Amino acid sequence: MNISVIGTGSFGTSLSMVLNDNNNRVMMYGRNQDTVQEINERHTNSRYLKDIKLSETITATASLKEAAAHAELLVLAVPVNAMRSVASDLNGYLEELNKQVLVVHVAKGLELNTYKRVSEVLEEVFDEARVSDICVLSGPSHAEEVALKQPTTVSTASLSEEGAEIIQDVFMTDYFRVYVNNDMVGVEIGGALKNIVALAVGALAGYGFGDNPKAAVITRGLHEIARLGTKLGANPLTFLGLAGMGDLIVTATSQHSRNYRCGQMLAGGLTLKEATEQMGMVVEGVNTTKAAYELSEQHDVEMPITKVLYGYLFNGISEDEAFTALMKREKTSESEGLKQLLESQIKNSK
Ligand SMILES: NC(=O)C1=CN([C@@H]2O[C@H](COP(=O)(O)OP(=O)(O)OC[C@H]3O[C@@H](n4cnc5c(N)ncnc54)[C@H](O)[C@@H]3O)[C@@H](O)[C@H]2O)C=CC1
Ligand SMILES: O=C(CO)COP(=O)(O)O
Repeated sequence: MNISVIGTGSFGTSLSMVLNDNNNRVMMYGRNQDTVQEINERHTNSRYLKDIKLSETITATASLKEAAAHAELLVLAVPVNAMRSVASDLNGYLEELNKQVLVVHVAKGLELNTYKRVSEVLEEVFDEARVSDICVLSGPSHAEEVALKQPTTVSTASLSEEGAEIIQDVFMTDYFRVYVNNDMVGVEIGGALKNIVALAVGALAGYGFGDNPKAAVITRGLHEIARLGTKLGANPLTFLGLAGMGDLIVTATSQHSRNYRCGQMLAGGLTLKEATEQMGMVVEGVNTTKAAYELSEQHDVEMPITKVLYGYLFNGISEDEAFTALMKREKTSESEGLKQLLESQIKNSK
C-alpha cells in the first residue's frame, strides 16, 4: 500500500519502520526541513530516535501536498491540538487531487476547548467524499521500543467496520500485533486519559512516594477513566484491554513516558513551562488534564485524581494539599462504583 505518515516525531518514525517492514511504500511528511533531509540522506531521525537506522526505502517530504498525492492510507502522528489544522490542509489537497484515502490517527488526548476526541475532530474536518473511513490505533507502544522491534500489542477501532480490519492487516508484523476493537470511544478515551494518570504517578515518583500510593493512583485512575468514558458512550470493559489498562501500565510505570517524566520534573521543582520545553516532545497529558477536568465538570462525573492534578498543574496547589484532597474525600464504596459502571454499560448498549 502507498502510505504517508504525517509527523516525523518519535511515533511517526517508529510506525514508518513497522509499515516499511510490512512491504508498504512509506513516505513521511515533516514540517522541519532538516529532519526531512536527515531521513532522506542519512536514514536517521536523531532528534527523536537516537541510534536507530531507518530503511533506505522510507522517504520523507516537507510538502504536505506530495504526501497527500502519495497516500492510499494517511497515518496521522501529530499532537492532538495540531490535528485540526493538519487535517484541514490535507482535506484541501485531497479535494484538489480529487481522491479518497483511508485515515488512521495515533494521537492520545482530547482537543482543548472542544473536549473532542481526535476521530470526532477528523470527522468534522474531512469531507465525506475524501475519506473511506476514520480509524484509531492505540495501546501500550512506546516509540523507542517499537523502533527496537520489541514485541508490541495495540488495538484499532474505526467509525465503520471495515477500516479497523484494513489497519490490522496493514500494520501487523511478527513484532507488532494489532487487535480489532469495536469501541472507538473507549479506545480513544483510554489512550487520552491514561496520560493524566502517568503525569500524576511520575510526580509521585519524583516526590519519593512508595509503591502503595502509585498503585492507588493507577487503580483509582483507571476507575475514573472508565467513569468518564462510560458516560461518553464507551464500554467499560474496553478499559481492561490494551487501550485501557495496557497503556496505563506502560505509561505510568516507565521512564520512556514523556508524561511520567514530566511529572517527575515538576516534582523536582521545574515549572510546567520549563518541564515541557526541556522535554522537547509533546506531553499530551497537560492539555488533556485541562480538557478532561472541564469535561468532567460539564458531565458531572467525579474525577478526583484529574481534579487534583488540574489544581497542581494550573492553580499551584502543593503535593500535600493534593494528598489531603484525595485521602480526606468522603468515604465511598468500591463495589458501588463498579456497579454503576455496569449499569451505565447496560444503558449504553440499549
Ligand atoms: N511517542 C510514543 O511512544 C507514542 C506517541 N503517541 C501519540 O502520538 C502523537 C505524536 O506523538 P510523538 O510522535 O511521540 O510526538 P513528538 O513530539 O515526538 O512528535 C510530534 C511531531 O509532530 C510534528 N508537529 C507538531 N505540530 C505539527 C503541525 N502543526 N504540523 C505538522 N507537524 C506537526 C512535530 O514537528 C513532530 O515531528 C501524540 O498524540 C502521542 O500521544 C502514541 C503512542 C506512542
Ligand atoms: O502512549 C505512549 C505509550 O503507549 C507514550 O506515552 P508518552 O506520551 O507519555 O511518552
